Amino acid sequence: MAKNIIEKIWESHVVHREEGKPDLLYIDLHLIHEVTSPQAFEGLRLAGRKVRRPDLCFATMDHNVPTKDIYTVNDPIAKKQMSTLEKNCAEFGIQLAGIGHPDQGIVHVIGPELGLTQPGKTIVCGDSHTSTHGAFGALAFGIGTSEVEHVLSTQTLWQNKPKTMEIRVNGKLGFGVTAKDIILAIIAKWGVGLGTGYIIEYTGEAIRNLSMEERMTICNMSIEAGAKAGLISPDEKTVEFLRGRRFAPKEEFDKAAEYWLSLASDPGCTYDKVLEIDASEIEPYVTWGTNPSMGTGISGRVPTVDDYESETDKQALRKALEYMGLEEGQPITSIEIQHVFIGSCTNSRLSDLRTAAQIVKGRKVAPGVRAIVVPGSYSVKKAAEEEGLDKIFIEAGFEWRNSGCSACLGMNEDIIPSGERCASTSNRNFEGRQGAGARTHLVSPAMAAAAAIEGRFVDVRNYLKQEQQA
Ligand SMILES: CC(C)[C@H](C(=O)O)[C@@H](O)C(=O)O
Ligand code: SF4
Repeated sequence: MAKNIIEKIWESHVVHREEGKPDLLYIDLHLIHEVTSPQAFEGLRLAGRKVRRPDLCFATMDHNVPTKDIYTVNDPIAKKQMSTLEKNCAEFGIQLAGIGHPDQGIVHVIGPELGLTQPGKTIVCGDSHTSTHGAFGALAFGIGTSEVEHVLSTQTLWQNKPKTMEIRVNGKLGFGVTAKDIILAIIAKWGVGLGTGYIIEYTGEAIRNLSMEERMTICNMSIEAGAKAGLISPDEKTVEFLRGRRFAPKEEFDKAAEYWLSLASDPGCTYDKVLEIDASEIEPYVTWGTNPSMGTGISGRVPTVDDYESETDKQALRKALEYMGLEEGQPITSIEIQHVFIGSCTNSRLSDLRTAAQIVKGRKVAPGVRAIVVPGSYSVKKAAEEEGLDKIFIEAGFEWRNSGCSACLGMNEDIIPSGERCASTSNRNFEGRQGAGARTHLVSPAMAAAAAIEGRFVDVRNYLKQEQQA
């Protein structure tokens, strides 16, 4: 019988199944960071347990890292979480890419980079954006701290089997439109609850045409669509991305590649639900509200209460606009920003930085705008510097930082001040996400770069056109 990739991976990982109980799944890779692991290790210690498979764990530091001066951690909680992770990894024999380590970076950036992330694996991490790894055809999802403890001690996890959903992105993306715009458009179209209870497989011509880095951007935000996980069937691009990576199979590579490709959803397979969207209709997106579905194309406007039927929706709009300091019906291009953040596990990989650099090259950040670029990993930073991208950003007036989560969330020194507005390439825009009272607009790296230059949102396609004519 034709099967989809979600069923194939799930079924091959069930180690125990019993009527009326969740399945017990085997976990192939456990990624760890400093925020959600301390209590899990403490639980093990109290119970006198060991880590069952330290060789299947990999830890890094990302959320708390001060990206300006990585060795000066002023916040006592951050300091404690980081030193605790060091101590735990040493005690339990887990590889750690800590501060200053060449493998350090945002956990969802380094997994694929090191080749730890591979098709067919079950991957967990105490972090909701673990869905990012699904870009490789892995079943990857976030877990809570008590589950982190369970996986540490048993290398298994109890899970109810979610339903399966296909989101087919048909046709070709228009000029200057990116993966970030696809996922923002999907969430705007069907809402933040669209994936609740499901694992999503993204399919279709537009998805096939994306690079692996762009596919990660899509899968990353599956959680913002409410899904348990999101993935993309492996193809030749997946195989080529992994070839030669440190933790990818070596002599056995071709055999592994053959297996990986066999995991792709079979022609004629079915899903519990199918949604379709036409890529050619998608514009560069900007969110105007306080959840990722509150967004529109750059040529659009902030909605008015009359655009909504229900009183609840009207009320949600009023509340969002009050927090965001926006007027009903305001054109998106009239929104002025004071901050630009290019970074996060959604958009901080080398191709994201290249795209942004192409736009800022030879231009200057608008007066009154503070713009920062935070590479997703030490190795992205190094690669970008080898290409001279750092110089392009610095000359334009951007700050060039070390890798970490940075301004994606208010957990380190990169906080957006209350009432100020940030064009951000990250994935969450709820109240207070980038700092108390901060106003976040989610955009692609290209749109963020153009906003930095103009001090307001503009259609980046006009920039790119000028670029091509020049
Ligand atoms: C700190 C961590 C638990 C959290 C998550 O799970 O997503 C963070 O990464 C985030 O993006 O909000
Ligand atoms: S970059 Fe942001 S979304 Fe990603 S793991 Fe860090 S805090 Fe979470």
